[in-house]
Amino acid sequence: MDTLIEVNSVSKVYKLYNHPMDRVKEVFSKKKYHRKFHAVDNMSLNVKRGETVGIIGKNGSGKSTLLKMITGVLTPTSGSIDVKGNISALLELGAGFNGDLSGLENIYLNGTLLGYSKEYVEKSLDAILEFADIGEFIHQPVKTYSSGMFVRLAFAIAININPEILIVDEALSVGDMRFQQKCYRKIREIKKNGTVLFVSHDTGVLASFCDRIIWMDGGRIFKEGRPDKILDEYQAFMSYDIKEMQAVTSYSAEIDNEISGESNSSFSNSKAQAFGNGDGFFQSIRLLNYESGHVATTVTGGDQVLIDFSLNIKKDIDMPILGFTLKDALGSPVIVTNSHFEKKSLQPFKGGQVYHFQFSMSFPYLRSGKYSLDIAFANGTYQAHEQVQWINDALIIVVRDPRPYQEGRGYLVPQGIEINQIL
Ligand SMILES: Nc1ncnc2c1ncn2[C@@H]1O[C@H](COP(=O)(O)OP(=O)(O)OP(=O)(O)O)[C@@H](O)[C@H]1O
Repeated sequence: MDTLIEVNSVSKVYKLYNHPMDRVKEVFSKKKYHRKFHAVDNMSLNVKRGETVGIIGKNGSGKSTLLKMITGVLTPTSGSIDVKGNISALLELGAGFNGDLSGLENIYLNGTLLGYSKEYVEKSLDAILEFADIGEFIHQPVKTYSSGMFVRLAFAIAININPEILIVDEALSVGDMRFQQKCYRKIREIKKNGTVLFVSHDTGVLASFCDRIIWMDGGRIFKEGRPDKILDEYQAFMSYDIKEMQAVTSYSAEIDNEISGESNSSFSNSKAQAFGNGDGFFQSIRLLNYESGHVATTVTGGDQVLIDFSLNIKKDIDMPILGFTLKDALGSPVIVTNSHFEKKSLQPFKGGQVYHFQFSMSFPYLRSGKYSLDIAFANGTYQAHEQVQWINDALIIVVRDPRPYQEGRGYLVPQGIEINQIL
């Protein structure tokens, strides 16, 4: 596979001044009035054809700066960037639009700004108009557009020009759901022959789209790898700051032993990663077949199952909330629930006690494969709580689907369907 984007030891350094006058003072004196700030700090990255790479990171971690350097909007302070193929970027939506011109005129203007000839834009025009689907508004000045219409047009241009490299920075979140779905389908098409770089804070979207996730922090690559792994860690990280996260990682070793020691479930995952405030922990977690009471080795849609777990409480927990998330192989949630959603209020837990609980449910109809279960308990209200313990991938669950279902994640089984022949 050929490499379409090559980023070699790239940095973007800004000079920061405490006062605007300092910049002027510096020109006239030998004294330095600035300090250097690395928005992107010595980053290297290769993206191959056919790859979709997601970039995550907290605000200010350097994501947009990196993308702007890849698209050529910003020049690196040092290092080099080699891009093979035409780029279409949705960085600042409609950045190239002229408000006084009509949508149609802007299509040509934008196409030219993206480096395409008038003839090329003409060939893509029907596809762009159909995709944008803003009807007669295409003849109106874009300054009269609603933000949704703006997004539709900008996206329609960027996507239908058939770029080899598509760069999307958060822009998609603006459009309505049907339009988003349409964009995702098109992005999947582009992905077949090209490369997509995706910046988003929506981990669900990243999980279902990306082959690889790059997690940026302080202008550098903090972590990189498979979406399921990195996104789980990122979500845990975003709930806590780095200091706590580190404390928690060393704490998790202890928890792993607790889990694998207690449980005879073949699903117990010794690589589970946990975090929390230490006021209590899961002592055992098993998936049981409701009828037999035995550990379920594989499950099928419609099976009655129990998520059976015990909690070892260290300190009083006044307002416990229990919850779990079932995720597919890419880390996208399939079921998310907790005692708050299920309208079950729990009695306070006393420190020094062990509590035993079961979630009982009919297992959903999912495609065959491996799924994982995050489990958690917290103290507080749904809106304001502290995580006592959250375990990522506490159980790995193997699903066998007897139906030859090919597409999507799974299906809902309709209730009460009858088949009646009328004639
Ligand atoms: N022109 C500039 N001068 C000085 N600092 C800048 C400039 N542009 C960006 N920065 C700083 O560089 C850092 C990285 O910014 P960047 O916009 O790339 O972050 P980001 O990860 O895209 O953030 P967000 O998620 O909020 O969009 C930030 O601290 C920002 O304040």
